[in-house]
Parts: sequence; structure tokens; C-alpha cells
Amino acid sequence: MLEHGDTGRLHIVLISIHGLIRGHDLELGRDADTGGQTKYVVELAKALAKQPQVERVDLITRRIVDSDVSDDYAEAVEALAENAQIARIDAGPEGYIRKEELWDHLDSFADNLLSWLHRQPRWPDVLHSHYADAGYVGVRLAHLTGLPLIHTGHSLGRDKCRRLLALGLAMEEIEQRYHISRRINAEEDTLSNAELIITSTRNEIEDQYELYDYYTPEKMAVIPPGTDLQQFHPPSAKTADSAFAVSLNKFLYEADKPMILALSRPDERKNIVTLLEAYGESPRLQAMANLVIVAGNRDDIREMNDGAQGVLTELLLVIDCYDLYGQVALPKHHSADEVAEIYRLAAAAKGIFINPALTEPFGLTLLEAAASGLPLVATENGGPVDIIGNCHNGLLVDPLDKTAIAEALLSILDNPERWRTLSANGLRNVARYYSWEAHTQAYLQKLQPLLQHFERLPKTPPVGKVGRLRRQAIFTAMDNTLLGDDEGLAQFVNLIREKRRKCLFGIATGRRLDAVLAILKQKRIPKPDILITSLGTEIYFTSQLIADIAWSYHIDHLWTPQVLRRVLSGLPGLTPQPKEEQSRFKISYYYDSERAPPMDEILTLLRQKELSVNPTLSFGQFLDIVPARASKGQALRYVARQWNIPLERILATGGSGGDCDMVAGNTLGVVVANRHREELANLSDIEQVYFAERSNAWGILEAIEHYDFFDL
Ligand SMILES: O=c1ccn([C@@H]2O[C@H](COP(=O)(O)OP(=O)(O)O[C@H]3O[C@H](CO)[C@@H](O)[C@H](O)[C@H]3O)[C@@H](O)[C@H]2O)c(=O)[nH]1
Ligand SMILES: O=P(O)(O)OC[C@H]1O[C@](O)(CO)[C@@H](O)[C@@H]1O
Repeated sequence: MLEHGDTGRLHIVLISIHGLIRGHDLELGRDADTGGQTKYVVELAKALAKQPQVERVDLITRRIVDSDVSDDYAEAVEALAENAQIARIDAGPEGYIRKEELWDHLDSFADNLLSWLHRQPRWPDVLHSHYADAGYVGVRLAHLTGLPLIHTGHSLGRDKCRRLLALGLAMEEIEQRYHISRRINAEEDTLSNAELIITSTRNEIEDQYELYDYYTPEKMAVIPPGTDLQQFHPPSAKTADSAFAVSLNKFLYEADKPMILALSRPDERKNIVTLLEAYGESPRLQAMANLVIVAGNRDDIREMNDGAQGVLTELLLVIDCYDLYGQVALPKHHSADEVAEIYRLAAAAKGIFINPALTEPFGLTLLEAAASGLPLVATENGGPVDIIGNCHNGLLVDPLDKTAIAEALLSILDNPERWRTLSANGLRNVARYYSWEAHTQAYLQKLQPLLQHFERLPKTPPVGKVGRLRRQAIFTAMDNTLLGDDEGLAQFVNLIREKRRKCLFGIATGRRLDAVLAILKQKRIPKPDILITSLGTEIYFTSQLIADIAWSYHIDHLWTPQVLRRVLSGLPGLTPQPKEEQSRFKISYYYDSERAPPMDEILTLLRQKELSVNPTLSFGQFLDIVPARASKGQALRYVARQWNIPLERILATGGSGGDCDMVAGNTLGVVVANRHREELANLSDIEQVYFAERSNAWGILEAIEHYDFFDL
């Protein structure tokens, strides 16, 4: 069994979870989640697969079984090229859900993807996550495997939040609609654990990533994406009117006028309504050109998701308000292969492409328009700064300034010489700066240094643990869970003894080994088969309590306890716990919630100091900090792999902050009644977590009944 490529050629795993992804006829614009990123990752996978240094590319996404979308998305594997494929992983509900609703299912996605990776002939050489959700999964996999993680954000929550607030949305509404804090936290976590961040523009680094606490420009590389110059090119001699051109006639009185073209997903951030108002408030603009807005595909607006429905409804109301009938086209349908022709239609009519987005992280449409010979007017916020800076083919505008938008459009429309110059610049420079061939060369060159120094965890468990007869396990936290009710404990211990031959007994605690052993003895609890102590930083197995050295070696990654102590020493409300609670990989404080900063401020401080660690607050009073690769849940997954026990057959009981990743994901999670639910409140929506009615060990016994655990 090959552990790593002995051919020396690379195996790259790209992770892009949301949206509708397939190798052909991408349904770009169909909904808010299927747009530039889905196109980017498919083109990147195909371009990388062509490189001689690359042996295999896997593009990982979520499997979707839903009568509202094509069966293509339910295929577990789809070939992209001879050495590239899309692999679809199950996680959460089978149906197609918005990316904002995926957060509760990403731990399960990570567990299922890890199982999939273990089923492959060898470990990949690198994980490359795309967007916050894939970053969340990539971080967990990188911790569990030791593989290097690289990341591309495509769009950043802090930047989107800033723009939506500027638009007047309330923070509560942004949180409710976009779960923006979970997304930003995942982005911060990804930035603090990725080895390399690939951006499409310098502007992203200076103006978008700069908003993050964990901001390390030296880990970032600008590698712009390409565009397919076979697909996007200027119009040839006058071609017969296409079906799409004809379809515009029903909207436009004078279809031959120049066309102002906007093309984007129907998403609030694309700010199409401001463009429409700028057009509606400019009689000169209306006299000179038609406005064509391509905003995805739709049948019945009333059946679309809230975001798209809101955007399109508002457009129709504004068209009516300014009485723009006959001058504005809002076509309902276009096919993937008509998109290039739409740009050419605008170019043939000496039109302009406009991207009025509040913020545009990069803007693939700008490349497509430039390659079609269209001059650009684009938002000054984001990627267009670099694109127009490189291509010299258009103007930047403040997306909230309607007068500036109108004037920029007029300054090109009423100057044919200027139109020709900008069009020619765009054609020449898009080919020069934006090609996938150039992208993959730069990408692979940036990748090399990361591949040398990574120690991966062994793929196959050490001999001797594989094939144990026992196919189940129960792991429990100690304080107030296993312990706290002696009668319940006695019942539980009897059950464990009775089932010992088929079920491993594990304890996962924040306490140190010596403290645990004293309690086990005092309470006459049998020695567990697996003992995870000090919050997942130490693992001992069998009754001889042999320490797992490989685990200690694995978690000793980016761990700088001295720096950590120095950074935290100045904070009010934090008192170091006695030295018997401290250990090599665990720094513990008493946390006085009256005086100490809130946890998210402590998280922010650690990230600003570029400390990639795992802080948890338990019982609202104990703050423990361990290495990023250590936690109860990560230690449990490491052990489950070693003992070859599927997570779905592991009952994991906890109840405070330090138990979160043990209870979440594919384990059968349990929270007993008396534990600190508020620290695990966000778990309550996950079906695989059972909140017991009863307390302490009685709650574990109740959960065993609930899951019918011994009859699985
Ligand atoms: O009705 C539509 C709308 C969009 N598209 C296509 O979808 C893509 C849209 O890409 P882009 O303009 O880049 O916008 P987003 O979908 O928002 O893409 C996100 O991800 C991209 C890749 O990283 C970045 O360029 C963007 O800034 C980022 O917002 C383009 O290929 C368009 O041709 C269609 O085909 N039909
Ligand atoms: O507007 P948001 O929430 O930042 O998301 C941008 C969306 O555009 C996309 O390119 C669509 O594929 C993805 O990056 C993401 O789904």
C-alpha cells in the first residue's frame, strides 16, 4: 500500500463544497451558490491535470440527491479527465441546500471525506480548500492527517459584511440570513492553519484579507485565474441573430442600440439595483443605450430562494418605477454556452460591460467581457482594481454613486475612439495576464516548498491494533458526566463490564493522567481501554496505559507555550491554574467571566499574534489552550482510526466547550442533562447529538437506549 506517491508526481485534492458542480454545462448563475467559484475550481482541476508534474486531481464536493436538480450531482464520482475526477461526499440532508445552511453538517463532511481519503491508494500531497466552508473542513483534515493545507477564499465574509452594513442592513439581519459569524470564524481558523493562501489579486491581500485578525501577507500569493479564450472572443463579422438576440427583442423597442450589459448571480452583493437606478435617473444614458441584465436563470421568481427572489423582485419594481419598459431587458433564461455569445452581442453593438458590485473579490465576468472585446465599468472595491489596472480597458466607479456610474458609461459610449482603444487593450492584456496555463505553473511552483517538511500521520494504523474484534466504543468525559451520581455510575460500570468484549471503553478528559488514575481508583471504575487526557493532548491505551508517542509528535506543531504565556499574561481575569493542571501541551487558566475579556476577544488576540492554537472554555470557568491539532474530538478520531472503529459506532458523551468536536460529526453524540449546555448550544440543531433528559451517568445509559447502541 503506497503511503505517498513514489512516482514523485503530485496528487492534489481540491475541496469546494457548495453549489452545483459538474464537469460540463455548469449551471452558472442558477442560484447564489453556483457562480464563479464553481467555474474556477473545475477549470483549475482540468488545468492542473494537464501538468506533467501532476499525477491525479480530485475535486471534492457535496453529493446532492434532489429532484429539483440534475442527477449528475448525485453521482459519487464523475471523470473530469483521465487523471482528474469529481468525488461527491455525503453530508447532511441529501437535498440541495443553501451554503449558509451547511455549517451544521461540515463536521460530518470532514469525517466522511477522511474516510474517503483512507480508501484511496495513497494520501494526497496537498489539500486545497475553496471558500470558508471548505476551509472549515480542510483545517480539520489537515490536523488529523498532517497534510499541508492551502486555501483560496473566493469571497470573504468580513468584506461582504462590511459592504452589506454600508448598504444599511442591520447586523442581526446579516447574521440571521448569512450566519456571517460562523463563516468569519471559519475563515480566521483557515487563515491561521493554512500554509499558503492563493488570491486572485493584490487588492484581495491589501483590502480584503487585511480585515482579518490572522493576517499574514507573507503566506499569501497572487495567482490570478485564467479564462477560456477559446470560449470567450470578440464577435466575428455580423452573424445572424441568435436565439438569445431574438429573445431580447420582446424587451427592447430599439434592439440595435448599444447595450450596457450586466451579468451576475442574482445576489444582493452584486448591487444590480443601483445600476438600474443610475440608468433610470439618466435620460441621456437611456437615449444612448439599452440596459441588459442577465441575472441567472429563472422560471417563477416566487419559487426562488429569498436572496434571489428579493433581488429580482426589486429590479422589476425599479423598472416599473422609472417606466423603463422597452429599454431594459431582464431575460429569464440563457444556457451555459450562450454566455459567450451574450458578451459578443454587446461587443458587436459597441456596448459596455458593467460590474456594479458592492465588492467583487475578483470578477471572472470582467475577464470574459475583456476577452470578448467589451470595455469595462466596474466597482472600485476588489478585484477590478487589479484587472483594469493590468488591462487598461475600462473605468472604476464607486458602486453607490449613481451619477458616477452614469457618467462613466456615457464617457465611453459617446466616444467611439475611446471605445476602440479600451476594447483593444482588453483583448491584448487579458491574454497576457489571465491564462490557466500561467496559473498552474505559478501554483505548482508555490506548492513545492510546502511538500518537503510535512510529516503525515501513517495512513494504515500500526500493526496489532488493526482488526480488533471490538467494533464499538463508548467515550465519555468525566466531570459531571461519568461522575456525579454514584448509583448511575455503578449501573454504567456494570454495563461496560458486561459489554467489554464487544465495546471499547474510553475516557476523554481535560484532567491529567495522575489525577484521572486517582479518581478511577477511588470510584472503582475499571481502567479504560483508551484514556485521552489533558484535553486530547495525551493518549494512553490498554490497561498498561502505554502512551501514544506518535500522537504527541503529531500535535507538537506550531506549539510555542512560552509565547502563549507571555501573550496571555497581561490579560485581566485569567489566573494560571496550579502546576499540577499544567502539562507540556496544555496551558490552563481560571477564567473569571466578570473580569476576563470575552472568549472571542481572546481568540482575536491569539490570531493577531499569529498563534495557531486550540483554546476552549469549559464550565464557563476553565480556559485551556492546547495545540491546534489537539482536542478530545481529534484524539478520538485518531484512536478510532487506529482501532478501526467507525465513528458511527462510537457513543461520545460530553457537555462543555472542550467536548464539542467529540460530540459533533459522525459520532453518536450525547449531552447529559446537567452539563453546560450553553457551551454546546450550537450543536442542538444537529440530529446526531442527543440531549439526554437525565443527568450524569444516567444520561449516558439513557442515550445507549436512545441510539439502541448495543444492537447497532
Ligand atoms: O447568469 C449568470 C451569472 C453568472 N454566470 C457566470 O458565473 C461566473 C460568475 O463569476 P464571478 O463574476 O467571478 O462572480 P461570483 O459568482 O460572485 O464568483 C466568486 O468567485 C469568483 C472566483 O473566485 C470570484 O471571481 C468572484 O469575485 C467571487 O464573488 C462567470 O463565469 C459568469 O459567466 C453565468 O454564466 N450566468
Ligand atoms: O456572496 P458570498 O456569500 O460571499 O458568496 C459568493 C458566492 O459566489 C460563488 O463564486 C458562487 O460559486 C462562491 O464563491 C460563493 O457561493
